[in-house]
Amino acid sequence: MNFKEVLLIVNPIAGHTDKKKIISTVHDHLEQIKAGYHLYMTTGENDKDKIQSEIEDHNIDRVLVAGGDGTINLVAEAIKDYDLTLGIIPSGSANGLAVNFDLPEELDSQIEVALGENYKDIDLLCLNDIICLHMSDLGINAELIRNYENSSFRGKFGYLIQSIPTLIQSEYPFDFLIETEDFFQEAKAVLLGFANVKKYGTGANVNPNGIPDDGIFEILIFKKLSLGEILKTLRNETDLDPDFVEIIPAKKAKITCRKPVSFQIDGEYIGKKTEINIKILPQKLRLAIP
Ligand SMILES: Nc1ncnc2c1ncn2[C@@H]1O[C@H](COP(=O)(O)OP(=O)(O)OP(=O)(O)O)[C@@H](O)[C@H]1O
Repeated sequence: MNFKEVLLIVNPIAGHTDKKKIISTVHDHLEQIKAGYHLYMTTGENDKDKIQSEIEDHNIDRVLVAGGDGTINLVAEAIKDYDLTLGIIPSGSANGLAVNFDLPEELDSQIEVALGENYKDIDLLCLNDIICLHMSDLGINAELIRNYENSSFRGKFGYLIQSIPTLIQSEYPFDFLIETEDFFQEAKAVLLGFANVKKYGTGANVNPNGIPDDGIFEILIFKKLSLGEILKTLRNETDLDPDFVEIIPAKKAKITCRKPVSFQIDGEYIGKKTEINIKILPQKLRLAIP
């Protein structure tokens, strides 16, 4: 074991579940291995600064996070410039990172992985100076997330309820100008995705060649909504129709939108944007993995 002091960061509202079991089970594991235990509960206010103070005040050398993708993103931002490994206990409504790194479903196994020795140094995307660990997009999915965040129904059911009004109200397709180091294209798209990994939190494999530590991200131009192709992504089939999605690898990109378009990063709604500047921070975050 190469750590002594562990900070467990818990988002009490993530996934709308009680976190007492997670907190007590992590405590038991740490008692067994005689590691120091520190708990930080997020408040949604100024959490980044408070997490950094906890790390410095207690000489933390391993961080665990129990929350959804939004909380994991927040913790990654707080710790990315420290030499720390991040262990994940997936506890959100959608757990995109857990899906992509095959994290176990059972709590004890999740904690063993989070406190284990195996790790991967993953790339981070940086979009208009905000980091992204797995998926970001402009267009109809971000509209769905905005409508979900403004509604009172939470969890997967909440997303399902918002899907019909989002489809009816959306003004898709959107007009984009895509510039990379060696690519310049105008595109009409329902959704323009920026992917560090293969899958969305639903398990949809939309970016079959996505590798989280290769120094490259993929721009996904979804040209139309196609139920057949969406079902293929959910069944993990990788022969996607190029008329459905065109995939462009890049290290750097600038996206310009003709009108402001809804934008999300790791499942958190950011706002409507007309320009997104994207770069990659290679192997910037150390994640504990199975
Ligand atoms: N104590 C708190 N009270 C209210 N909101 C909080 C608190 N702590 C964190 N948050 C908010 O929780 C959000 C992140 O939630 P996260 O994505 O991790 O979980 P989730 O269950 O997937 O969320 P959602 O139900 O919104 O999809 C952030 O917007 C953050 O500001």
